[in-house]
Amino acid sequence: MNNLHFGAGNIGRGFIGELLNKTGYHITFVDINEEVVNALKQRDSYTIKVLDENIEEVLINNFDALNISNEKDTIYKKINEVELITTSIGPNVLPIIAKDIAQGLKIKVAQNNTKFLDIIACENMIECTDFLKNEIFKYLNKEEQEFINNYVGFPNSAVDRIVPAQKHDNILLVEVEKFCEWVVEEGKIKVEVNKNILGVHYVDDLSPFIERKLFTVNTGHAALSYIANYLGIELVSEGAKDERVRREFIAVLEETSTLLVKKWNFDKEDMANYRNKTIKRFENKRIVDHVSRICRTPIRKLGFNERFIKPIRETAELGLKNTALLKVCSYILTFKSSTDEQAVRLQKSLKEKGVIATLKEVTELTNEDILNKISEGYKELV
Ligand SMILES: NC(=O)C1=CN([C@@H]2O[C@H](COP(=O)(O)OP(=O)(O)OC[C@H]3O[C@@H](n4cnc5c(N)ncnc54)[C@H](O)[C@@H]3O)[C@@H](O)[C@H]2O)C=CC1
Ligand SMILES: O=P(O)(O)OC[C@H]1O[C@](O)(CO)[C@@H](O)[C@@H]1O
Repeated sequence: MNNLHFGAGNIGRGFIGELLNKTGYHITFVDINEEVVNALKQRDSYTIKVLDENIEEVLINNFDALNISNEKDTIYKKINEVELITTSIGPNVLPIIAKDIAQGLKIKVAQNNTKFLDIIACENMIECTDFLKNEIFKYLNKEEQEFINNYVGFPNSAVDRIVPAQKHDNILLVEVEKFCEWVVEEGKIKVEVNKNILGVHYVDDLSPFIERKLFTVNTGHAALSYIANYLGIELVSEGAKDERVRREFIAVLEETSTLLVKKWNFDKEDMANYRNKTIKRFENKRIVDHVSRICRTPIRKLGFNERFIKPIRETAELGLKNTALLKVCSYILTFKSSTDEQAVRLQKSLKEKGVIATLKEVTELTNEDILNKISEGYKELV
């Protein structure tokens, strides 16, 4: 069993790598970071440190690595050999690697290589594999698309494990929380062995799971972080314990929980347990996570189908409460970071175009009432 994984970062090495290794896949990591690629090429193993009450070390082996900058031909060859391609590279990078994956698939078509393959994107994004497929298909003609549709599966997935940004002398070491959840759409899988990855939860319909995850873990984590950032709190675990932050971000989670229960019929008590378990994960002091990491790419996070605007739209449609969600959007507009290109762009736009025009552009919202409430909330904060 062979896997080609794009993105040898925190989730790649610290989560997907662990489950695929445990199942027996040989992993070829593809990355742009020369230091990481060279370390993966040189070493036989790396360590994942699971930071729970008892610290556990997991040794990962059976891998190699390729540099996307100068080993493209080998990557195309691998695309034609492996049973599984996965990614955890960031949604913004998917359109870039789509070109390389398409190049490899073109060779598959030209060689009439009918070996089945599955491609699974593991990013924080609804229908991220569909998005990647769409980007790949931009480079393929009609005949190539038809061939690929017959021999390549494109299941969507949801991934959940908190892995903070980290730097160690041992460049491959990755520290993770114990909790992890990888949910995959079973019906779209073409290769039988990919239906038996240890630790994966296979489902017929991913939508309830990805929304429960995105609108609880990601909405909650980001809400906590934008509020804490505004109050000058640097660490997620500190924000999670701060009464002011807690009051507001838990109110956000109560709003999304009500929506999820109504929309997907989750049991109310199960939903409350999932929410409380998630809050406990944010409180884990062993995970040293800076709110600035969670606040990253604020324009993406204010997207139409993202963790705040989608639940805001849907609560509004259903007549459910969304006051706390709207307030978090006001907090997002206060996020400043000179090293985050989107944060810089957002602040520039607020200054030059004003709040409503900026909000319309980044959220694609047209509902004046919602736009005004976010804008009023923002004006109270600055
Ligand atoms: N870290 C976390 O707690 C979680 C992250 N995610 C999602 O997983 C994805 C990856 O996140 P992380 O692993 O945290 O990020 P990361 O920054 O640790 O890893 C991304 C990797 O992609 C590589 N990369 C960037 N551009 C590239 C390119 N053009 N070609 C090849 N490699 C390239 C980087 O060098 C890096 O090694 C994101 O979509 C994130 O939203 C999902 C759940 C949890
Ligand atoms: O790139 P994004 O979407 O901010 O991803 C990071 C988020 O995902 C998570 O891993 C949650 O699954 C958190 O660490 C964080 O909230």
